[in-house]
Amino acid sequence: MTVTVSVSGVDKNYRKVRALRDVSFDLIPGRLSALVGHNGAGKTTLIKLMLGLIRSDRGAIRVMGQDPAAGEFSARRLLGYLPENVAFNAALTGRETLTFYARLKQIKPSKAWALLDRVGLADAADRRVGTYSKGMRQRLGLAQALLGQPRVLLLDEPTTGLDPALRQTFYEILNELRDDGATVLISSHALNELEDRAEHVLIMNQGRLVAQGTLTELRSLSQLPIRVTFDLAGGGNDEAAVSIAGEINSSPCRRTVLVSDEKGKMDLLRAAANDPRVENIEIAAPTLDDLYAHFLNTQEKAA
Ligand SMILES: Nc1ncnc2c1ncn2[C@@H]1O[C@H](COP(=O)(O)OP(=O)(O)OP(=O)(O)O)[C@@H](O)[C@H]1O
Repeated sequence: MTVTVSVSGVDKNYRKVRALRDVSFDLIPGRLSALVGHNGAGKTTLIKLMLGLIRSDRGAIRVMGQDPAAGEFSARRLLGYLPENVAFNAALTGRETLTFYARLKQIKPSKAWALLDRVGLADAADRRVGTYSKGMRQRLGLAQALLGQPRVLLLDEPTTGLDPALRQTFYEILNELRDDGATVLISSHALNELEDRAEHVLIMNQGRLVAQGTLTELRSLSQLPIRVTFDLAGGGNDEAAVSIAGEINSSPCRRTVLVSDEKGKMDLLRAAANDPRVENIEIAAPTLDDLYAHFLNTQEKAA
């Protein structure tokens, strides 16, 4: 498996603040990873390290095989970055802004302009950025991050303040890049938004990486139960349909059962499939919110 970004045993202190402690993970191409954590968990510090803007105190970071803090970091051209707070010169137009960033990246400006269309800013390209809405500025920020077809895209809180439609467009663009083999890392607090979108989740707390994996892996690691609810026909009776240990909430027509794993869930569903009284089944696996709370609690109890 190719690794595009590797973070290994990294510590970072800002004087007395221990911003990162022994953080290790890999990012791979064609995958959208989410970096989640409370304020101050260390997410931005990690992104700054990957960009080579700051140096770690311990451990190693490699981006496309190179050390981003080294003077000769030619892989920087393959990196795209959207900062948490995008600040552009209000007096420039969208096109002029992108031209400025294209020159910094040594890209022919006319090649960059197609990006304005890609992020839906073609009609506003020649308006001053000062007249842009927050969503339009974010789009321009994304266009800037996409300059030069980056192979690694680092996005810090990219969808904060975007309306649902814009957010959808934003993720569509990211998915295209991901499908094209880019490595995408999104730092965010918006867990519900990332739930169906991130293939890989990194959970940070107080400078430590407390868990990482796919949602399925995190569910399995957490051992949080899966909630299965049955709607039963005709009032039900004491000879409960699918009566299984772990039932937590019963009414004549509705029964909820907690199962500890996928196997338990499948056993239950097979039993239910043969029970004529079962009219409907709802399955609720632990959400990313549940998992996040679980891993944070577990770490804080252990500390
Ligand atoms: N330049 C700095 N000087 C001193 N402390 C800093 C500096 N930058 C970050 N910190 C501290 O390091 C810790 C991690 O900060 P960081 O910005 O990486 O967190 P974050 O997870 O990105 O937070 P947020 O979600 O609020 O953006 C925090 O305690 C923060 O106060």
